[in-house]
Amino acid sequence: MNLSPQLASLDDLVFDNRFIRELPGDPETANFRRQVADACYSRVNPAKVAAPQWVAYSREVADLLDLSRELCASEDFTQVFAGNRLARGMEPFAMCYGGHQFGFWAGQLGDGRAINLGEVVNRHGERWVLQLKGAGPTPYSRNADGLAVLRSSIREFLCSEAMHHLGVPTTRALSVVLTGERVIRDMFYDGNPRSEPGAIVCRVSPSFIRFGNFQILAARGETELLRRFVDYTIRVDFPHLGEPSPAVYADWFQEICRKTAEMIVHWQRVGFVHGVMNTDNMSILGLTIDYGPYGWLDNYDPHWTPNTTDAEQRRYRFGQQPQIAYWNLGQLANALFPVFGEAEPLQAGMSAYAETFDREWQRMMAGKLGIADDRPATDEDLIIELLVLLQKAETDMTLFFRRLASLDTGGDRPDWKTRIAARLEDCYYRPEQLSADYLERRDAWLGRYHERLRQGGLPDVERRRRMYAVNPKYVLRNYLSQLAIDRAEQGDFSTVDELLDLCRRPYDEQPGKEHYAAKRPDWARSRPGCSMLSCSS
Ligand SMILES: Nc1ncnc2c1ncn2[C@@H]1O[C@H](COP(=O)(O)OP(=O)(O)OP(=O)(O)O)[C@@H](O)[C@H]1O
Repeated sequence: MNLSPQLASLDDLVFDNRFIRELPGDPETANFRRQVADACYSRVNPAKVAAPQWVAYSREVADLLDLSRELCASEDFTQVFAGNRLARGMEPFAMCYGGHQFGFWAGQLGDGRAINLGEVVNRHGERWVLQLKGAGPTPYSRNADGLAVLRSSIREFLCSEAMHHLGVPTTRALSVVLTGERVIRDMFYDGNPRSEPGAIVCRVSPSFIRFGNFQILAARGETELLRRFVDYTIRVDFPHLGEPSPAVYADWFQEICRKTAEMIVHWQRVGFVHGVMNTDNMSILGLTIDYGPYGWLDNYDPHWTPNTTDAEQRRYRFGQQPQIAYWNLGQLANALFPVFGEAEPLQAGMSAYAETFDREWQRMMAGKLGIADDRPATDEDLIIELLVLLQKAETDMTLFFRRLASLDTGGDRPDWKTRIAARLEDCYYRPEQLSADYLERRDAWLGRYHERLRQGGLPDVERRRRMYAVNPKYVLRNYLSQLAIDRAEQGDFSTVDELLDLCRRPYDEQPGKEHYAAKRPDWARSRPGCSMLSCSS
C-alpha cells in the first residue's frame, strides 16, 4: 500500500473491489437493457464522451482519497471522472436493485445511470466506493439514456457537500465534469424538450447499497442469494457487529433503523426535503442518497415538497419524511423476513426506529431552542405552539432560529421583547399576515420561551453558542443553486465554487457573505428550479 500522504497519479489509487469479488455477477457482459436474475451486479464500462471539461471538485473528498490539488486539476483527472479512462484497478459495474416508488412496487430498477468504478482503500484503511452518475447506459437503464445534465449534477454535487458540512449523514461528491455532449430533457414547466449540457458527478460513499438491493432478491425469491447479500453487507459495512448469526441479524436491523431515524432528524433540523424517498433511495448506512428533486424549506411549511411529480399527493412532503422512512423500513423488513425467519427482531428494529426518532427529535428541537437541561419532554407544548406559529405566517425557518438565538434573558434587558420582535421582522415573507392576533399569540409564545430560558439558567452567551452550532446560518437555498446553475450554463463556474466554499462553514458568521443568508427573494417564489423541480434530470 502506498503510504505517502498524496498520490502522484490516479493509477496509484489502491482498489479492493470486494462487491464484485465476493458477490455473484451477471454472466452477460454486453450492454443492453434486461432483467438480471441471480446476480447482484452487471459489469459495464462508462461511455466515452466527446470533450470532457472540469467544472468543480471537493478538496475534502479528494483528501479522503489521498488526491492532491494538482492531481484534481489535471487533465487525467477530468478524463477519468468523465469515464474516458479507467485508472489501474477500476472494475466498473452497475448494481441490480428494485424498489417501491411512490408506494408501489416497481420491480427491477438498478443503477440505470450510475456506474461504480471500484472500492478505494485510502491510507487510513478506509473504504470509499467511487461511482459516476450520468456516465451512460447500463443494463438497468430501462427506457432512459443513462445520462445526466449539468443542472442536476451541480445540484447533487453542491448539496452532498453542503449536507456533509452541516453534519448530516450523506454520500459525498468528488467532482463534476461536463461531457461536451448535449442531453435532451423534457422541461416540466413548458413540456418542451430542451437540449442541455451533459455532465457527470463522481459520488463517493462507504457503500451505495440501498434497501432496494435486498428487496429485488426477496421479490424474486432468491433467498439463498439474499442471505449471502445480507452476510456480505454485515461483514463489509457493519464489521463491528461480528460474524453474521441470528443475533447479529437482529442487531444489524436495529442499527439500520436507528441510523435511518438519526438521518431523518437531521433533515428535519436543517429543513431538507429529499423529494423522492422511494425505497431505492434509502441507503443501508442511513446516508442521504440521490440528490434529485430535493429542496430546502424557505418558509416553514410541513406540507411542502419540491417535487412537481408529487405535487398532488405530497407523499414526500417535509412533515411526512419521518413516517415515510418508517414505511420504507417496513418494506426492508418484509424483504429480510425470509432470511431472519421470524418477525420479532424485525419488529424490534421498527420499534427502535420510533423510539430513536421520538427521543432524538425532541432533543434536536430542544437544541434548536437552546433549552439546556435534559427534560425535553416537558417542552413539547412550547415546541408544538412554535411550529404552529411558524406556519400561520410564512416564516423563514433558517433565519427564524438564527435570530431567536439573539434573545436576551439578562435582567438588565427589560426591553428584550421589543428587541427580539425587531430582529424577527425580516423573517416573514408576507408582512400582511402579521395581524394583531397573530402578534399577540407570537408574543405570548416569546414570553413563555423567555421564561423557560430563564429557568434553564444558561448564560445568554453560552446558549447562543449552542444554538448557533445547530441552527445553520447558511443553507443551500434552492434559488442559490439555481443562480450557480444559470451562470454555469453560460460557462462561468465561479458561483459553484463560491457556494461550495460558503457551505463549508454553514454555522459560522461569514462577513461579506450575508447576502447568501437572506430569505428567498420574491422573484424566486415560483421560478422553476428555485421552488419546484421535476424528476427530469
Ligand atoms: N437518465 C436516466 N437513464 C437511465 N436510468 C435512469 C435515468 N434517470 C433515472 N434512472 C433510473 O431510474 C431509477 C429511479 O430514478 P431516480 O430518480 O431515483 O434515479 P437517479 O437520480 O438516477 O439515481 P440515484 O438514486 O442513483 O441517484 C433508478 O434506477 C435510476 O438509475
